[in-house]
Amino acid sequence: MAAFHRLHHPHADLRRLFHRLTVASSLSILCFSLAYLLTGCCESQLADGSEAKTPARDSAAFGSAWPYDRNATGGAPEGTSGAGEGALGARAGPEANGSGKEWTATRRLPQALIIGVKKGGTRALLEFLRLHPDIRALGSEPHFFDRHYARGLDWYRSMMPKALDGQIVMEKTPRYFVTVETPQRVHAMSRDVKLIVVVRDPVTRAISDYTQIISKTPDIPAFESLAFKNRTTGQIDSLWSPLWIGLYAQHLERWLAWFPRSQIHLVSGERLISDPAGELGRVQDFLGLQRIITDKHFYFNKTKGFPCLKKPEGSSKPHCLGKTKGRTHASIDPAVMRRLRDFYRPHNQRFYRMTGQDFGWQ
Ligand SMILES: Nc1ncnc2c1ncn2[C@@H]1O[C@H](COP(=O)(O)OS(=O)(=O)O)[C@@H](OP(=O)(O)O)[C@H]1O
Repeated sequence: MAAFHRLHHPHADLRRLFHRLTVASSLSILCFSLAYLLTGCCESQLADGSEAKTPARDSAAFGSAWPYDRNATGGAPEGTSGAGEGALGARAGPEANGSGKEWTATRRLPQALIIGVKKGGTRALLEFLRLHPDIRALGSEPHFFDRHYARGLDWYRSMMPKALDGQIVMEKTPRYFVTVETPQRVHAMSRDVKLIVVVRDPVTRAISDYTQIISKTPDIPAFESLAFKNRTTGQIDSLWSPLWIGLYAQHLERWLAWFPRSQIHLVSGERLISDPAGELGRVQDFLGLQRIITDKHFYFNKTKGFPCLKKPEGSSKPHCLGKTKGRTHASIDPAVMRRLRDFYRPHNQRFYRMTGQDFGWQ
């Protein structure tokens, strides 16, 4: 009778089936949401964990931390160019930017790069730019496009500081400018990336470079014997790295094969010292940012002989770049200087024509 009853009440069966289906789907939605939440938690815990594990050697490299470090990765590494390996493993450090919106920030590939030149003033530019609330910059030099390209873009992205929508992510590696394969690689990452090059009189730049080399390896030969192939004939060794880097036109040509001139901004290393606010104003324009960094952020430190950052509100002292920036240069025979100026003159003229800018180097 009961079976008969079930057989003859198909609606009751359907209702039961529907009820079971509803319970089952609610349960699977619940399980799915739980799994999703748990995965999310683990991911953020992992990210936080690796942030916290910034290697001690990186912290040490960040010897002279700057004020305004809201945007920093723990401070500026000094003299990482060339060596550069100090950048490895360096993470973005504190994410706090005072906005209280860190949880919405993400790691993104850079939209702007300071690609050179070594000893041009790249550290000063990066540290000054970090004052801008719309810039998030990696403090160390990642050397991705020249040394660590095989690690892939995910690795590169993971090195970047977290940024909010609308903030510009950037890094500086001065060696990019002179590495042959870099323009193509940067283009493969983004054809819209904005490129900044700080250029400085190539003779002064070469001596600055040599001064750094000799500070690390005091036994190297004198500048003069490395700069010339033949001192008697005055034949310059343009393949010697400190001189070769200064052949700006030659290096820029490679970048112009991949990027339009409008996407490359040149900063005068000399004006970055004599008028930092003016140079910074032009860089902010180029990046499409409001001019927030102005002359009120700088003062000229007579002892150091360079512009430094003023005391930020509520912070301790004014800050200058570290000891490796603004060093006393090795003294070079004036006749050698003249010969070097003659050597660079045509290259500089070509560079001025290519860029439409006269940097006034003698
Ligand atoms: N504000 C300020 N303070 C100190 N130094 C300044 C500043 N602005 C520009 N410079 C010049 O920057 C030169 C070092 O350039 P880089 O930072 O590009 O060097 S590196 O490639 O990262 O090693 C460094 O070169 P040297 O003077 O030869 O040490 C400085 O001349």
